Amino acid sequence: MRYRSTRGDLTADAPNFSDILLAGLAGDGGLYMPETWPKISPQTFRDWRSLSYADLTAEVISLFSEGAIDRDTLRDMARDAYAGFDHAAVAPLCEVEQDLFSLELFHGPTLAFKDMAMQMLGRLFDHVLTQRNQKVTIVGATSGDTGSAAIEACRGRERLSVVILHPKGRTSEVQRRQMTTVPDDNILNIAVEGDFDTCQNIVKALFADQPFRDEVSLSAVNSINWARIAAQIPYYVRAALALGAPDREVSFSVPTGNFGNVLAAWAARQMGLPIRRLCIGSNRNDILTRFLLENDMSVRTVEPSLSPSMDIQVSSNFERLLFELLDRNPTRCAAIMREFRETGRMAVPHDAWTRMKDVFDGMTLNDEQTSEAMRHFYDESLYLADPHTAIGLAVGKRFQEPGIPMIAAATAHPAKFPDAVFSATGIRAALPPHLADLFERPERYDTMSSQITGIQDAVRTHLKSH
Ligand SMILES: Cc1ncc(COP(=O)(O)O)c(C=O)c1O
Ligand SMILES: N[C@@H](CCOP(=O)(O)O)C(=O)O
Repeated sequence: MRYRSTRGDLTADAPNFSDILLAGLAGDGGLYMPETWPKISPQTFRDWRSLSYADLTAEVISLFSEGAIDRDTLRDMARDAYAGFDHAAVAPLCEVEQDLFSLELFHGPTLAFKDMAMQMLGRLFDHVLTQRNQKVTIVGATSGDTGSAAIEACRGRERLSVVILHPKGRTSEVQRRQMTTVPDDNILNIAVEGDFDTCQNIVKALFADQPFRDEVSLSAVNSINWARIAAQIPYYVRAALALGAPDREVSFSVPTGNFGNVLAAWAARQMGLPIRRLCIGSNRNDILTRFLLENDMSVRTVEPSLSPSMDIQVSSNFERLLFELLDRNPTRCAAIMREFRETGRMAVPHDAWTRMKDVFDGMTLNDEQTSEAMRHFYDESLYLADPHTAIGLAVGKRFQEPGIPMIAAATAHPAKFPDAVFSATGIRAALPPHLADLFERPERYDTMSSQITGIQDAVRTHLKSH
């Protein structure tokens, strides 16, 4: 399998899976995409029903890593990666209301769906870097969950230096402490004066600075890295198979911010999984639902909400879908993205917008509606949902169709957002034993402005320090 950028033609030296894992972002600023979509036959899907979650993950990723990492290696990694999850099914399904399912993706070490991919990514990095005898520096942006999942997956790994940028004061306290209390020397946390988009812009600016990129061997763990998306596809496959696919259609509802999670579901659909609808849930930072309803992709100021991990305006992975909707025309994709960067408004051609609406639905919940959703699912079904998950469930319920299972991605454990959950339901979710003393652990982080040169110096100093 070879990869290409959303902004450039397929080149003769097209990179493979290991290359794009380390590169993160394409040199032209575009995002890597597989050259073609692997297709999975209905019979293969049926055969996969009996596999464990880890073995299914190896099957799915091997379709993208062909020619770079073999299936047996992936199987060993996946078995190791998911052995530490606190549920035997890894990503269990829970029927909250009739035909409305919660796909629980928060049973990993940091209690959010990011662990599902990140636990694989840490091992993939180690494997490829050891093979190539290299080291890389990962700079990641987080609105709260990617950061701790990346830190947990990469801590103590000799070949990885990790710098995580989070928006100062805009994560929950549990989220911040999950990042800043990790003592390993290869980890640096920076609280940036700004919002998540500011942090994400810094990461993209660092990638655009080729000399700096080369100097520190820059890599990425955000969902701009295709390997993240690849490792998020298996849970959609697994959930759909459990509810009757490929012999029955299912729909998914996904609380959405950077558009990586729902893009993984869409990729599964491209590969042959019978997904009927993909429903996007937004909080008040609703650029994606505004786009779906009115073809209005215009950036507004990021507003804090009860679901801080989705406080995002620029959804990086939308570029991957746009590229497909433009029939993989990189010139048009690059031009639209350039205009978006310059004007804050994306002019998506009408036919591309219509094609997106053939598959996607979208709905926004403000904070009051999010609290109401948490209360509803607790009162009616005794299901304690965090604010992000509650948005997914509420949106799934809104778009349910008779006879079609609706599966909502439960993206975080309620204990990550204890105050929001308590004020909606009166229940205070407890942290699991391995995090029980989180509030007593010492924190360590720097606070910085968004000035690029300052961040670059901090990265250099961090590299020298370990
Ligand atoms: C708990 C939670 N829910 C939903 C999202 C949104 O997911 P995505 O950015 O992949 O759209 C995030 C952040 O990514 C998150 O951390
Ligand atoms: N919600 C995310 C934002 C980054 O998303 P990613 O999937 O691109 O890493 C977070 O919690 O950090």
